[in-house]
Amino acid sequence: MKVIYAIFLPFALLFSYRLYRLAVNYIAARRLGIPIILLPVSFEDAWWMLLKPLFAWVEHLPWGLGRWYAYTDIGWPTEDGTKTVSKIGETFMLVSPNRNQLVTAYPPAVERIYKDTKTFIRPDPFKDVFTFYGQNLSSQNGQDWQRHRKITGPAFSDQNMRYVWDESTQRAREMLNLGMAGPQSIAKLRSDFELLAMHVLSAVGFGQDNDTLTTTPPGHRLTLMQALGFILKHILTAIIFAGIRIPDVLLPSVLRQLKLAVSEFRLYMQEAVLHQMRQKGSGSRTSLLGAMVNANEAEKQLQSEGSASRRSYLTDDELYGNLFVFNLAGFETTAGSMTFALPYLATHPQVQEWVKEELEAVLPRTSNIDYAQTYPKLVRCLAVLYETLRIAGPIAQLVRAPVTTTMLPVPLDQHGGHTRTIAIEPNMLVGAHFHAMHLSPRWGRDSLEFKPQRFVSVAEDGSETLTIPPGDDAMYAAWSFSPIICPGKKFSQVEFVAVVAYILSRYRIEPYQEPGESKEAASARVAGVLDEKYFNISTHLRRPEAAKLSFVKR
Ligand code: HEM
Repeated sequence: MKVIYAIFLPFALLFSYRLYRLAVNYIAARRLGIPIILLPVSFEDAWWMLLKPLFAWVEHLPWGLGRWYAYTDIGWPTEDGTKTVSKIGETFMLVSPNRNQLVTAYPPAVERIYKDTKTFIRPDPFKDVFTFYGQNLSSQNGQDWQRHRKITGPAFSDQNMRYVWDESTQRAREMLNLGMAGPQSIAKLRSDFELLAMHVLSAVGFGQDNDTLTTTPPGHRLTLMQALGFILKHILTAIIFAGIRIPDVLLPSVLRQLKLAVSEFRLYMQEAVLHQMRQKGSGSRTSLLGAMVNANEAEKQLQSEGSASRRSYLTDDELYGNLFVFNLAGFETTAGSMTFALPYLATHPQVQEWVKEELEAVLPRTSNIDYAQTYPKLVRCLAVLYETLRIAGPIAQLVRAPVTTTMLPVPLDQHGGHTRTIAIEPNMLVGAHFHAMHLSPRWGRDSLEFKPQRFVSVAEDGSETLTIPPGDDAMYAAWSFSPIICPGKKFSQVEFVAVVAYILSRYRIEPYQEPGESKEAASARVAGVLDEKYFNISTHLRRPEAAKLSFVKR
């Protein structure tokens, strides 16, 4: 009997405590008078991430009893789309035994949360998600964040965008030369675009003309793409087990592989830093890696001098922390946007024709396409990126918490016509539902359609500019906004436009028709695959191998 008590008592106590916390949080949420979704566990429970797959059956319980399950994953907004918001309104509260989280797709509230970075900071433990190599730009608040930002800023100057353009065009040419003869599955396109984006990033950001991303150099056991790819695929496991020291023989094979990938990627970063130090002084432009290595050397100099003035420096850990985060943020997002854009274009031939008109008017007949002359005129190509990110953006949640009790506007009714304010306490999490905000009827009746034309306004003289349509106070935040706006915004735009312009000027993209399949059925199949998105570090398709695209030479 005693043994049974000893086993079950801790569980009973834990269960009672969680029930008590749920009740306390529920009462606090009720006072705000906004819709509530009750969750027995939340994505703040690290142990739940491991157990969650075992409970998938919960979703199929009758009377909506298992509805909570969908909200327990950090990436739930990606799959949710407009479902929750259209049912219960633009602002609601996720109530769990951990912290309450206010979720909002209401533009004035979203603006307040992300513009006021002094009040709404990146909270623990979310800010440390990508710190297993060290603190970095994405894990800091306040002055430390400013320091990291100032150091990395010069690498994103307009002057460097010419290199992004040239490198992207060259890599697109290589990708096409390698063969678009047969139909390409969307899964294959994703891996091709990942490689392309990594090449562009390592050339422009890290100053390396790196043709060895997919070969294993001496002293390594994995290629760079294998190491980074494995870490990204298993990032949640990597985060949970980052600090645990267990001998290799006792680890399950996936953790052993992960450990290898993490140490291999560290080695690649160390080699890149060494390479950069040897190259120092050669070349006129500031690469991202160059800027970071200089700041790291400044730190060492200051330490050796015992100086107290430390305004522009990066420690060793911060150098590697930033290198990892830029590697991660710089290729996954852009590769994803290109992978989504192509099937959307394939299923919307009239959009392709519209883009082709622009390409015929702007691109010269020669293969030498100059950045400064060409890029600003490719407004329709850029609009394709804006629309792709509106419908299939890579970000699921950017969680924040106020440092003090703060008022936030919420809509009074479903339609957001009238506003009141509610008080958000410091222990509460807040975050935008970017997917619902970008697909909201505020964008018009066609908000769920792929229609890049919505981002182009035409002046009386026929000239076109990229404009965020005013809609019914619609808000666009694919790269977030100032001050924590994505530093790679222009980088990703130039890369996307260069690649898409290169492909569309040479090929027409069509849904591949399986034998006996009609054009309409093939298009519907691609559209069906596009509808099934999920989140793992960025937005992915559940069945990318189930649809193929044909590249028809123009
Ligand atoms: C389509 C492509 C991209 C999208 C949609 C995107 C989106 C975003 C968003 C929404 C944030 C804000 C995150 C936050 O508030 O915590 C962000 C931050 C960031 N992005 Fe991007 N990004 C893209 C491409 C890039 C590229 C190409 C790079 C680098 C070359 C990059 C590097 C970063 C970094 C380092 C941060 C953290 C910034 C900070 O905390 O100050 N991103 N990105």
